[in-house]
Amino acid sequence: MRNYRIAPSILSADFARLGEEVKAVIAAGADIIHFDVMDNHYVPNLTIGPLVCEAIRPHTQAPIDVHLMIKPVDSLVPMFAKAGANIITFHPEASEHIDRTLQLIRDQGCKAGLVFNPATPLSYLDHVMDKIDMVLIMSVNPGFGGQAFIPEALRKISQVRARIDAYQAETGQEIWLEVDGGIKTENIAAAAKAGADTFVAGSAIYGSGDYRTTIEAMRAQLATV
Ligand SMILES: O=C(CO)[C@@H](O)[C@H](O)COP(=O)(O)O
Repeated sequence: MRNYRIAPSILSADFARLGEEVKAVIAAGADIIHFDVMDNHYVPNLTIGPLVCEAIRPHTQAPIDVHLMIKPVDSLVPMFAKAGANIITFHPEASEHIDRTLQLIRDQGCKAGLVFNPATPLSYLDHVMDKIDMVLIMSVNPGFGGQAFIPEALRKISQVRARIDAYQAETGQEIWLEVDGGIKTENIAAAAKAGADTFVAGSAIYGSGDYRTTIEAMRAQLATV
């Protein structure tokens, strides 16, 4: 069995109690805090920035996984690194120089990753695998929580899994494969079977009455893969 990681998206948390909400999901068994940054330019919604990342940092030791849905990208990378981000991912079509942005993230001491919308081609991976620690496959179009999972994402996850495994066999480099959008207890096993190892879930966890029960149910499904 792979080492699976569950990453609740705080987009669906109670923003008036964010510190407690972060602590609560980690205490309930989650591994990573997923932090969605939207700019009302690259995506049609507006969320949170480095100040909020800095504010939640003292509330958890867990990695903070910052998903930048912003354009341009580079100017905010050092600010998020300074605010305590551990992983920073961005959309390749939002950066003028993808290789430079990936290097910038690593130079700031964070893990770096590329995010693929449902219709973004995987060819963006072609010449930058050596600078990638995570690939994030969106199983919804970015901008909002609570959308329905797009099943075609499973095929894309399988294709990325094959690329990662081949690259890892050749170089030994570890690359995580994350899926984000519409992940629930009912479909998490399908995403894992396709090859994902890291699962973002916003509404399914924060919208449930009992975080621990939901995370345990997700892990029970992952154990069947
Ligand atoms: O990045 C995004 C949306 O753009 C996601 O992280 C959502 O926040 C996931 O929410 P659910 O689909 O799990 O409710």
